[in-house]
Amino acid sequence: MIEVEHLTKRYGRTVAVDDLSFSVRPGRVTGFLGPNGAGKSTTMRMILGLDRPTSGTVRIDGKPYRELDRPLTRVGALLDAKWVHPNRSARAHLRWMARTNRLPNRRVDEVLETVGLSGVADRRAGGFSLGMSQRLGIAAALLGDPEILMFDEPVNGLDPEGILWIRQIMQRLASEGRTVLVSSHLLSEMAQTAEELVVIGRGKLIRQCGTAQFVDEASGATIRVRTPQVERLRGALHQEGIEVRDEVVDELPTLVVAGTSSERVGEIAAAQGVVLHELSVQRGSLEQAFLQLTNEAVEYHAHDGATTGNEGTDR
Ligand SMILES: Nc1ncnc2c1ncn2[C@@H]1O[C@H](COP(=O)(O)OP(=O)(O)OP(=O)(O)O)[C@@H](O)[C@H]1O
Repeated sequence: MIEVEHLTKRYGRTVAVDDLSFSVRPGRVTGFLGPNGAGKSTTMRMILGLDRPTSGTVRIDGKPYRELDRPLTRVGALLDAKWVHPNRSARAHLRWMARTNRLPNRRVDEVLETVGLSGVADRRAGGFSLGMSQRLGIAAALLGDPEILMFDEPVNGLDPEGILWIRQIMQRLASEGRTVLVSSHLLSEMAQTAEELVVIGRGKLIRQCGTAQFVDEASGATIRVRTPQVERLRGALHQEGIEVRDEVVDELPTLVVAGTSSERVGEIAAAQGVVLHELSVQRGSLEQAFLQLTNEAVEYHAHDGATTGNEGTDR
């Protein structure tokens, strides 16, 4: 469990993280989502004790990172895949990490196997592709077999195969009961990877909730219902105060319901004995929804001298 409370980080006049509070629970992948420059990396560095907060606290299983005994066995992180010494082999790099952290050498071969690098373990890490470097970074994060894992933009620049691999290993680690926090600036990516989202913009928390809920709310998802008993269902939904609109889809009369869940519509229909031919959730565009919510943050950065010029766009 990671608990971030009222965390603030200022760099001169720039407020990188602004009174941010959220928690990350075990057993699921939590996406840490925000446009470029929103403060994700700075927050992750503060969680790991690499940056000192201006104010606020971070606790990992109840303690600040600095107070953890043998921290590599509690928290593993991939912040920058390219920090490995280029002339060292993958195996030598991991052995050095294991030695300095009093971890058994056998873990090196285990994690190399986990990330699929056993066959290239003795090659220079400097010659690795980005995908291989990311795998090596993940191996390093797993070395101490930690309960908590953090990955900063791990899929950036990877090909589809690399992206799929990262997504699958994250979900596997979470299904083993670990706490997994992964940052991204792409909602479409997070929607496929994370069960829960912590969304930030301009260093501030915008929302922490389930991914599907965030997408539904942000994109104003509606529910499409087809039934041979249109009037009966319409009446029942009206009685519950639910908004209904008529549409014709594929030449069939259809009810479009907003502001409730498909479960609720299904339950109301069942209670009235109404036969349903279709009950489907219609979602809007993910990136559009995300940009809408973080719009203020994006606009702010677009007018700010510290901009990177690519806020809100895919890199
Ligand atoms: N060492 C630093 N000195 C000054 N400003 C900084 C420093 N580190 C970060 N910032 C600023 O803090 C803000 C948040 O940056 P941060 O890197 O945490 O964002 P991010 O969400 O991780 O974005 P990205 O995905 O682009 O890395 C930005 O405006 C950035 O310019």
